[in-house]
Amino acid sequence: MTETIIDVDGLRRRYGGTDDGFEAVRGVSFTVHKGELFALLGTNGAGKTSTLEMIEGLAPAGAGSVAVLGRDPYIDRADVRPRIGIMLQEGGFPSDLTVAEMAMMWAGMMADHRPISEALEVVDLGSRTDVKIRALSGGERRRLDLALALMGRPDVLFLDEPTTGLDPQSRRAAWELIRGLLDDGTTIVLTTHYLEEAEELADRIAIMDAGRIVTSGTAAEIAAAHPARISFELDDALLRADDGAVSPRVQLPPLNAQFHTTGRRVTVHTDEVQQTLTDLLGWANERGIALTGLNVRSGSLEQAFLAVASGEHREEITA
Ligand SMILES: Nc1ncnc2c1ncn2[C@@H]1O[C@H](COP(=O)(O)OP(=O)(O)OP(=O)(O)O)[C@@H](O)[C@H]1O
Repeated sequence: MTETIIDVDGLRRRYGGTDDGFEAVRGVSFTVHKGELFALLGTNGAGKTSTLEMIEGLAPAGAGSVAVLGRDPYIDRADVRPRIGIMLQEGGFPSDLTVAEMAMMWAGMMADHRPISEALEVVDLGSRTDVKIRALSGGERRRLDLALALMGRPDVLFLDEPTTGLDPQSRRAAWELIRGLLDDGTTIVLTTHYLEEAEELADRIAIMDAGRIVTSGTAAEIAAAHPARISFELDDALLRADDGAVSPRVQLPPLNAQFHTTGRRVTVHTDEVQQTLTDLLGWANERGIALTGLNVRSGSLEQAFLAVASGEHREEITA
């Protein structure tokens, strides 16, 4: 069994008073194992940062428990802090300092740290040491944030939207860097708004909404829980317009699936993609019907995310 590095159980956090306040985190539980990358996804305001801050020891847990490396990150801060690295959404460093000055100042606060040149090399800033922070590009600033988070050779790294604002090439370079850290055994918790980033990097993913984890698992598990989508267009002769709304003139096969029509395009959602496709093609072939623009998409992380974001599950919770 792999070592558990982070254990979060029934975590809650409220801003403001009991009566007039707002509960941003409402009972979040998950574990992260050694060397794993765990991605926390969610809509804006879902509670990701509020959750991360409790795990990072920056805020106390309102209720529930959190253990990082077997300790309470808030109460045992002095023990836990040197072993974790935090890359915040906004580093907010003094813009008059050079890259090297900033790195030296940061390292000066640590009992043990990497050589400064090594930390800057890892993020490919070795040639930018004398440049003032204000003159760095957005991507370079994010890399400096990462170099500082890595300075103490952390066992656990928290990356809060590490590639926001980066161009696709810089984003991929950051992914390579993160993969290298995972190969070295670092355990990583990542928040991101880029689903592709989570798919590329995460061993496991949790999707949050309104303070709760709504779904979790590997990207493939989360996607598989969503129906596949088959879509095609019907010829005008097979469509009728009633009061401006277009619907098929033909009886579509009883595929044990849900149909939706938007204009000429018919979309079928199904959990049994192979059987549904076989039925549909058989039906079309028998009648000589052309299924124009036939498209099959299996369930995706994006669909799962959009389903969470739509808030359907909130009714189930309150019901
Ligand atoms: N200091 C605060 N006081 C009051 N409410 C807050 C405070 N910080 C956050 N919130 C609220 O708590 C909720 C969760 O915020 P949080 O920043 O944790 O979400 P998030 O998932 O990280 O969002 P984003 O993706 O936009 O960064 C939001 O409704 C936010 O407005």
